[in-house]
Parts: sequence; structure tokens; C-alpha cells
Amino acid sequence: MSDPRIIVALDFPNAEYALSLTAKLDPTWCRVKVGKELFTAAGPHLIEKLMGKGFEVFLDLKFHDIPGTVANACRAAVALGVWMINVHALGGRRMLSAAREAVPPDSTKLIAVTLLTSMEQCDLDELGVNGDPHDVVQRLALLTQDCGLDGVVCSPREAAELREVMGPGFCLVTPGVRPADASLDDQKRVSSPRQAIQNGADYLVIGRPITQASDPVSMLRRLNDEIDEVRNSS
Ligand SMILES: O=c1ccn([C@@H]2O[C@H](COP(=O)(O)O)[C@@H](O)[C@H]2O)c(=O)[nH]1
Repeated sequence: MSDPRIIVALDFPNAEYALSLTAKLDPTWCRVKVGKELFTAAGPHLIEKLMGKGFEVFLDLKFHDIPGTVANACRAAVALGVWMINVHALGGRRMLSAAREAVPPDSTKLIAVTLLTSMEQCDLDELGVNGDPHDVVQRLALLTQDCGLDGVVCSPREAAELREVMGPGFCLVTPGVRPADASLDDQKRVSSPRQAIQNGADYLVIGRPITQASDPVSMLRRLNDEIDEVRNSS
């Protein structure tokens, strides 16, 4: 079975836009991510449609609440049959453990967001969080691993260090990926697809560079080629 490394972020206001893009894509080229905007607008029905077309779906709702509420939300997400779901590591040990207990191992992958890739040092300082982004991401990743989750969302810049510390089996999912000369938009801690893979990322979440491209299919092909080149040379 193919294991595409790119997860296309379907950040659209309605199902029609998402279905019109995915009609041009093949599930062997990418997985897809449905986040807060699209899920709020289109709901579980769209998830079923995407899975019906053969796409594995990352439901990116970043649950962050009291442990019982997060556990129940995770159960509901698993019942949809999606490939991956996530919570915020900042919810702490009890919340992460409750999420783990709610998601049967070897079913849906359960990962935790460390520090949003839109955040940088000045944000941590303003919030009174100790350390630099690398320290904070590593602390939250170690907590996530200790609670038995399958991996984390981090910036590609932190992936190399995390891969070394967390070992080979821990899943690293990196948004904040920008091809050379692409706009950074609201992202702060970014790297190229090549660098993300070299740093040990398992999956790259890429939204606007693909979805807003004049030709999304050729952009996806170009990025997959870049990734294959690195993987075949290592
Ligand atoms: O730290 C995080 C966690 C999640 N995201 C999500 O990834 C995509 C990135 O989209 P781009 O258009 O490639 O910037 C988006 O859906 C975010 O919600 C993230 O960027 N950073």
C-alpha cells in the first residue's frame, strides 16, 4: 500500500471547494486534512465522502478541554473512521492520558500539537512560557510520548532534534512547510519540504502552497518529486 507523505490541508469554507480539488487528486499522491473551518461548515458527511473516494483523512480539530470532554470528542472522531486525530499537548498529562484511553491502539492515530508553527519567541515571552520554541516543543513532545500517544505536530525545524530524542517509531507531522519562494502567510517556524524530510519528518501538512497554486496538481507532483529525491538518496 502506498504511504504518501504529503497531507493536503483542505482549508476551504465549504464542501464544494474541497470536493472540487480532491476530484483532481489521487489518494496514492496524498492524504487530506480537514480542519476547524471545513469541519464546522461541512461536518461528518464530508469526511465520509472523502473516505469513500479512498482518501485517508487527518481530522485536525486540536481538542483542548477538560479530560472527560476530550476523551468523548476523541471517541466520536474515532467512530468516523478517520486515519488520524489530534489534541493539544498543552492540555496536560491528565487530558493526554484520557485521550489515549479513549482511542484504541492500532486504530486511528492519535497525536498532539506541541507549539503552533505560527508562534515564535516573542509569543512565548508574552505568555510567560519559559524557554525557546525548541525547549518548549521538546518538553511537550516528551510529555506526549510519556502519555503513550503516537506522535506530535511540530515545526520541520524541530524535527531533527525530536527524531533523535524520541526515536524512530514516534510520528512527526510537520506543518509550516514552504517551497522555495512561496509566501510564508501566517507561518513563522518554517522549512522547505526537502529540509523537513531530511530532518526526519514522517508527514508534511501543506495547505496554501498547493490549494492556492494556479495548478495544484502539478504543485503536488513537484513537491512529491522533491520528497522522493531526498528519500531515495538516503
Ligand atoms: O502548528 C500547527 C498546527 C496545525 N497547522 C495547520 O496546518 C495547515 C497549514 O496550512 P498552510 O496553508 O500550509 O500554512 C493549516 O490547516 C493549519 O491549521 C499549522 O499550520 N500549524
